[in-house]
Parts: sequence; C-alpha cells; structure tokens
Amino acid sequence: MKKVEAIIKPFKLDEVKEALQEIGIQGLSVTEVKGFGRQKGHTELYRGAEYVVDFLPKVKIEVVLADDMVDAAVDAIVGAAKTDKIGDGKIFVSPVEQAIRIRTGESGDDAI
Ligand SMILES: Nc1ncnc2c1ncn2[C@@H]1O[C@H](COP(=O)(O)OP(=O)(O)OP(=O)(O)O)[C@@H](O)[C@H]1O
Repeated sequence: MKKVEAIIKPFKLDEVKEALQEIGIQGLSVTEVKGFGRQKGHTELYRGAEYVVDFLPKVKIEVVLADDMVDAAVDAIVGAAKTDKIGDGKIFVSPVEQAIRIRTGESGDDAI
C-alpha cells in the first residue's frame, strides 16, 4: 500500500475528489493547510485577491491505496489540479505498512 498526499489549490478540491472517485477511490482525508513553495514571498492570486504573505492557504488530500492504483491516482490529481500557474501544488507518495478497518477488523488491501 502507498499513501498519496497532494497539496493543491483549495478551489480545485471538488474536481480532484471527483477525478479520484472516477478511478475507484473509496475514501480520502482532507486537511486545510498553509505553506509555501519556490515562490516564497511572492504574490499569488487566491480567489481574486493577491497574497503577498509567505504562507498561502492550500488543501492537503491524503489517500491510501493499493500499489497498482498509484499511477492512476497521480494522473487523476495532476489532470484535475493543474492550472499551469505557480502554486499548483505537489504530490508526495510514501509507503504504508498497514491499514485496518475498525468496524470489521479487515486489514491490508481489504481495509482501504
Ligand atoms: N518540499 C515540500 N514539502 C512539503 N510541502 C511542500 C513542499 N513544497 C511545496 N509544498 C507545499 O505545496 C504547496 C504548493 O507548492 P507550490 O506549487 O507553490 O510549489 P513550487 O515548487 O513553488 O511549484 P510552482 O513553481 O509550480 O509554484 C506549498 O504551499 C506547500 O504547502
């Protein structure tokens, strides 16, 4: 199993969620975060307003999935989140050792 973490522009959340559902993702977590990339200290448009602060509001999506779903998930996220403007975000992929569905006790791929 792998965890795909995507940090995206907040207004892209619905599109990214739908793209992930289309490839069969059945669960994910969303967190409001703030951060910066290489454009630290530069302006960025966010909902029509120009921000000149270091930390811009972003949304982090976390989805744990089977190894063979990673490429499709990354493609879905990139396809939905890309605007070709600075600050489109990043995707990180990391290994996950175990997953357990609390209600049933199922584990591994059966739990995700
Ligand atoms: N190395 C990193 N580790 C953790 N979070 C990061 C990292 N780089 C970027 N982020 C997060 O991703 C968000 C979006 O990054 P951003 O797209 O601005 O990166 P960038 O490298 O400047 O790319 P671009 O040139 O397309 O703007 C940041 O606001 C921050 O929350």
